[in-house]
Amino acid sequence: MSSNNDNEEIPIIDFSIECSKKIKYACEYIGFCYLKNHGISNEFINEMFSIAKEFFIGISREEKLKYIMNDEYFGFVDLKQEVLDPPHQKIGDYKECFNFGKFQNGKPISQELPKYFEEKSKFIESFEKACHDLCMKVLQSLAISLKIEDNEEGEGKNWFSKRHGYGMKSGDNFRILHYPPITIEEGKVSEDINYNQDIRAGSHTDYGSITLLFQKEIGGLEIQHPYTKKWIQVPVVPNAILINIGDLMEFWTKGLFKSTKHRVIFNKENMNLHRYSIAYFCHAGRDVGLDPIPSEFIIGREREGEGLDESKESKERKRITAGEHLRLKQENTYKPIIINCSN
Ligand SMILES: O=C(O)CCC(=O)C(=O)O
Ligand SMILES: [Fe+2]
Repeated sequence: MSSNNDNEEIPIIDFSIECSKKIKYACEYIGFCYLKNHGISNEFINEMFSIAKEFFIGISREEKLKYIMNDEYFGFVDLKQEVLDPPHQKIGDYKECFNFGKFQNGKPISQELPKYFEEKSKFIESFEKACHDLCMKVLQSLAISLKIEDNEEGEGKNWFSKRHGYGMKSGDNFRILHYPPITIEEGKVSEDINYNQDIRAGSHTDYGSITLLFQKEIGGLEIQHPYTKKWIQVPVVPNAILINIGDLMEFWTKGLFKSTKHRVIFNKENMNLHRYSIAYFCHAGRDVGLDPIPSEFIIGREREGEGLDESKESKERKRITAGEHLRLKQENTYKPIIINCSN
């Protein structure tokens, strides 16, 4: 039977058995892997997808715009916003999304919830917690694979998880996404789309430590292979969660782990279809530093990777914290949106 993963470059890893070496290899080689037997049930995930669909389809744009992204970068992001696709090319992202940020006692800390979500907020909070718990397990597995040394506080395998406490002030973000269809009539795209320039999601790396990505049925995600630089497809693998490395992990490992560029494209098979996805971005506490981790694999290693060269900018970056890195990336990506919002 087909594995549903035709390129086979992104490994599918069984998380119910010891797999830290396999995850480490995937993080070094490609920065992405699929986890199966991850402990989050299908029913739970499907329920979250249903809530997302109902929100995007059932609620008017006018209502959604009342909750537009605030200056903490949480809230609703409308279709076709201009974002800066590094190196600073303006593109129109053909997606809408809602950023919940972090929850506490059934409410997001940083922004108001649309009415539609109010009665569902306990469920959404429990989904977010399940994502955070899974991230902690993955981070432990990564710490074990990197043989992070025990210090006086006995950190060792908890080195990462201690820096990602749920209660910490951080950039943790839970996001639901909707990519509406575009249709082609008489050889022309019917929507207001510049086919050569617009994309479903422009290429980017994730800003946090690790990301969980839930895809369902409709593909379109692509990653840029860190070594060959070729764009390769990331098919939907049923019952598996996609995990990817973000910038913070690349900093801590001096580029051993790859914060791989990815994007979501229109293609013939998916452009007529609605695509939904769910992402959980796990970030370290805002004050956590980005110095290399105490690991035999990292100490003495030359820095490598995009943005990790010895240029002036990256020398400065080496000294910054998780919070400062996040702010820098958000400002560069979303400046045009914030400017639009204040008009
Ligand atoms: O929707 C997807 O599959 C990817 C979304 C993504 O990469 C992001 O929101 O950072
Ligand atoms: Fe992403």
